[in-house]
Amino acid sequence: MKLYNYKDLTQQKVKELCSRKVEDDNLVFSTVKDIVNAVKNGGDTTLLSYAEQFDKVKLSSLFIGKAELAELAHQTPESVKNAIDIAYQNIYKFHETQLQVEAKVETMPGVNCWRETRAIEKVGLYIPGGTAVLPSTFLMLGIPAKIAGCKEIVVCSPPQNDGKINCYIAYVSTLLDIEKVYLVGGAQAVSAMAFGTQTIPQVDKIFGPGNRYVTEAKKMVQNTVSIDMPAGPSEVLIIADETANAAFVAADLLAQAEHGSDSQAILVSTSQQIIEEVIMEVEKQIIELPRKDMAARAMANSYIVFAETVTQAMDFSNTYAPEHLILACNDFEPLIPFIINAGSVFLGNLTPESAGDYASGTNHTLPTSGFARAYSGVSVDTFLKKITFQHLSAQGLHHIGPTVEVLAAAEGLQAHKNAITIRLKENKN
Ligand SMILES: NC(=O)c1ccc[n+]([C@@H]2O[C@H](COP(=O)([O-])OP(=O)(O)OC[C@H]3O[C@@H](n4cnc5c(N)ncnc54)[C@H](O)[C@@H]3O)[C@@H](O)[C@H]2O)c1
Ligand SMILES: N[C@H](CO)Cc1c[nH]c[nH+]1
Ligand SMILES: [Zn+2]
Repeated sequence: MKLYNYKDLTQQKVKELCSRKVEDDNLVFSTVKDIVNAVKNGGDTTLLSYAEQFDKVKLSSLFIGKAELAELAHQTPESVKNAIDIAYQNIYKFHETQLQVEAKVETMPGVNCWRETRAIEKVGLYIPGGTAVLPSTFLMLGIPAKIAGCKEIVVCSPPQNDGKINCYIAYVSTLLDIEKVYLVGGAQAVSAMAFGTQTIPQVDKIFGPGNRYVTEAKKMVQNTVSIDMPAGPSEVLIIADETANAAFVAADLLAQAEHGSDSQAILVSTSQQIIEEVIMEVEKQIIELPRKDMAARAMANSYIVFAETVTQAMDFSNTYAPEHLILACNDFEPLIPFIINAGSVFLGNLTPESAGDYASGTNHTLPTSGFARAYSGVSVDTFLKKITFQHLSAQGLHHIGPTVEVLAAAEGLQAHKNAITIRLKENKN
């Protein structure tokens, strides 16, 4: 991992370090464009041929139905079922508090305004399954969709090479009472849910994380459907002071690095000693990992920044806008108000990011590539629309009417003014 000293970094260098630029970005864009258009035009036939090309499987059906999902779910070992059940309960508990009814507001006597929420009717969930199958993502998307009350939940995930999905995904689908899981991955799944095919229904909004192909496809179909956010390759930024535990920090960096070679794991530290210890710990821990090659490539794509003060460290972090921010220090409370851009924050030396990835209750579908500057992670809100309502009584009409007439006249919009005047004439008292 390259080491930088914050005080030597020019603005241009900070921008470059925070850019997440990857050399073959243009290639990914053109590949995804071809896939998205091919599925839009070719439908199911194209999906079947992409399954052969990318997932190395000749599918006899593009989906697995409820009965077969229940059968597959039976293969889940009890220990994993129990862990999934606990994660389910915690995620449910945290998310159900997000459903809130807002108060009506009387802005003037007789002028009442309010908002009501409605669930987005047809939602599409993408569950990654390329290098690792992520049933945890199914929980993170399915639970808020159910709490919100979405009517139709379409689920896509890449097939295994036996043409099925793994039993954990099947188990989660039974918990969520899902009708079908479509055996489609990558940009082709996003295109199928955006435009619809003979088999896969078109949805109103697409949710879920994925690799660069999935994320690029989500960005590309936004003229047709809405998306939750760009939630691409995982990333973590750790701010560590001298009270950090180097072995814990190294474990947290590697936890995100093992997701894929285009992940990033950044350490920003005010302690030279912690930096040296973390480098040694990373070298020690990485060789034990089954996914060490992938993690090593991600670590090569990562770096360390030495900052003289915690303020400098926070400034760098806010510019980077990480998906996950870990404050590896004992005295984290005073730092919280200075966090401006981050997807999800993990406080103190005993709070690993893995807790949030799986089971503490918060959502792990989070904005990457700096999109934490403007997007929030998935929540129940992401599955809802808020519709505004208003009602004017006769008293309200008299109070608001003259103001609207003047403003409409000022904008030169006579018909707008008339809509008030005509009512005021008929409601003189
Ligand atoms: N930001 C978040 O909230 C979040 C959460 C979980 C996971 N993730 C990220 O999701 C990603 C999961 O990636 P994954 O690859 O394991 O699974 P994936 O399901 O996202 O992608 C697999 C699919 O990508 C397509 N693909 C692979 N190589 C291709 C190529 N050369 N050309 C065209 N298409 C290709 C194939 O269709 C394949 O089925 C990781 O990067 C992980 O870090 C992010
Ligand atoms: N860290 C991922 C989000 O970037 C979520 C995840 C799922 N499984 C393990 N981790
Ligand atoms: Zn993770």
